[in-house]
Amino acid sequence: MRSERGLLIVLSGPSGVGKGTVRKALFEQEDIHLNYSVSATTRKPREGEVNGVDYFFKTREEFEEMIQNNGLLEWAEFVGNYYGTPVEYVEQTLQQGKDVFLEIEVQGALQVKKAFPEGVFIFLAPPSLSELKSRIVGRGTETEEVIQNRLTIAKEEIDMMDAYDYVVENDEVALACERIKAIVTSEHCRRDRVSKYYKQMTEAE
Ligand SMILES: Nc1ncnc2c1ncn2[C@@H]1O[C@H](COP(=O)(O)OP(=O)(O)OP(=O)(O)O)[C@@H](O)[C@H]1O
Ligand SMILES: Nc1nc2c(ncn2[C@@H]2O[C@H](COP(=O)(O)O)[C@@H](O)[C@H]2O)c(=O)[nH]1
Repeated sequence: MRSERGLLIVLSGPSGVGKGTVRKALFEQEDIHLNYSVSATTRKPREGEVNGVDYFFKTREEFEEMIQNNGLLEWAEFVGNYYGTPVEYVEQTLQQGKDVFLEIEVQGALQVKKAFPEGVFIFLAPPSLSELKSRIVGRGTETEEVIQNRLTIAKEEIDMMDAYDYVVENDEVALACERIKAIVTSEHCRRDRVSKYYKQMTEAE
């Protein structure tokens, strides 16, 4: 028996740890069905990024309007740009009993935890800080200054690891995917058991 609302799964962790890479690998697997919540941002698109697929690219004015209209479940300013989760997609999809997957930074994840304590919060951790640096440098998308800023924030974010339900190391993409799949499967089982038990109790009244 499945609980009626879908699961909200939040993958978070420092810039460059591999959240996007792991998420893409996870979404290619056939035995797990998650719905990705596309974020809004004021960051300029990187080469190859598509509006509406990777992000909804917005001006600062447009983004601030979304904030004013309560259109965002959470939002944060990260290294000079706004990032936020459009609330409508998340609510509608969960309501349809489907799982929603957010890939967001730590300030935003903590806001979601307040609004949705029943969500599943996963911190993706790097094998080491030097590996994190070599990944973000190796990606080749950021200037030296932005890399330094992101690495400074990364240390603060790693200190927040304790606030999450799970910590998954991203040593190898395939292994990190398997770990996340195991978490999602076990969370479904746990919730189904609780929901079944609750129904039995209330029907017996
Ligand atoms: N397990 C891994 N081993 C080695 N390299 C990896 C691994 N996972 C990701 N990478 C590489 O690290 C770089 C950063 O990955 P990615 O862009 O997915 O990180 P991210 O956490 O989504 O970053 P951001 O938060 O800045 O968007 C990429 O070049 C990617 O190919
Ligand atoms: N709080 C939020 N953070 C988000 C959201 N979408 C993405 N992000 C995170 O921002 C940083 C930088 O992203 P980049 O694409 O510029 O490298 C990274 O940690 C993303 O996960 C969001 O909606 N809210």
